[in-house]
Amino acid sequence: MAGASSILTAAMPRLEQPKIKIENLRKTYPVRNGEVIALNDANLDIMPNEFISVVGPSGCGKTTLLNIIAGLEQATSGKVEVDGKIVTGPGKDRGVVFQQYALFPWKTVIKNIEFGLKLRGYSKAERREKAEQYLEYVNLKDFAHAYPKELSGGMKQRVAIARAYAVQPEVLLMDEPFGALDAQTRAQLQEDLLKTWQTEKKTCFFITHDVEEAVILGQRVVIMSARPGRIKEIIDVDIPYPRDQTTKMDPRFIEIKNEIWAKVYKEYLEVQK
Ligand SMILES: Nc1ncnc2c1ncn2[C@@H]1O[C@H](COP(=O)(O)OP(=O)(O)OP(=O)(O)O)[C@@H](O)[C@H]1O
Repeated sequence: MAGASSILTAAMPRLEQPKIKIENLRKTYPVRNGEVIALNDANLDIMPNEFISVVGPSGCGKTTLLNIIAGLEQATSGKVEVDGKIVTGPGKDRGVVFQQYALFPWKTVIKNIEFGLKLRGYSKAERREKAEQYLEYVNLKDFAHAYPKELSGGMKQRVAIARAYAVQPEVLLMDEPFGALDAQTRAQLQEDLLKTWQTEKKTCFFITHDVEEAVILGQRVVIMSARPGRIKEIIDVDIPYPRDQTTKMDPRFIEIKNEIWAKVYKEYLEVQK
């Protein structure tokens, strides 16, 4: 049962400018006996406030693509534009959450969150207020003055998420952010992310190995092919929002999940050859 909004999206021509435009992107890395082609001719338009999930076998270039959008790596050829401007480096319009939390071990939880706000010029009082607000959002207010080493892996990742959300970037780039979390925390953070995406009108690019997660979150799921990474196929997830854990029981959800799973598995088998 397709949602009304997704039927409209599929039927109407897209007049808006893409938020992110990925054009003929290629990335090679020099290695001892030649080069590795991490990405080959990747093309994708991501619309404002769109939620894109990205799946594909290990090593197919997902992180490379995210890093180039983030401005953390340079493409070998091709380009990425955000709001029509070519990306040449990181920018405050784009926030990144990695699988490994990348917190400063010498700073307390609240100082870790305040750090990004400081870089963006917020006053001391504003930094504290925002940091507290987002710590509450990830249910870690009681740990504001703890150090990362005193937290579990899941808690550290929640701090990293709060840090990225607190600066309120228009684009959220997330590289398996929930991969290391227990199932309950993961489900909770998926629902929180969907709420944040809808209320704050963010554009999300979300990499995951978990096809179920890709489908519960994304409006479209990008399937990347085995190395050299290309965008192999894009599947529309025609299931209306709001979605929550019960959506996972929906027959249409299960159908889409199985279809994507089979395609990703095929790519995985290619890697094994
Ligand atoms: N700095 C580097 N030097 C050489 N090769 C690299 C470098 N970074 C990535 N690669 C290679 O580029 C390819 C794509 O890597 P990438 O990390 O983007 O894949 P991925 O799809 O994110 O993998 P995973 O799902 O395992 O995280 C891989 O073959 C990887 O070995």
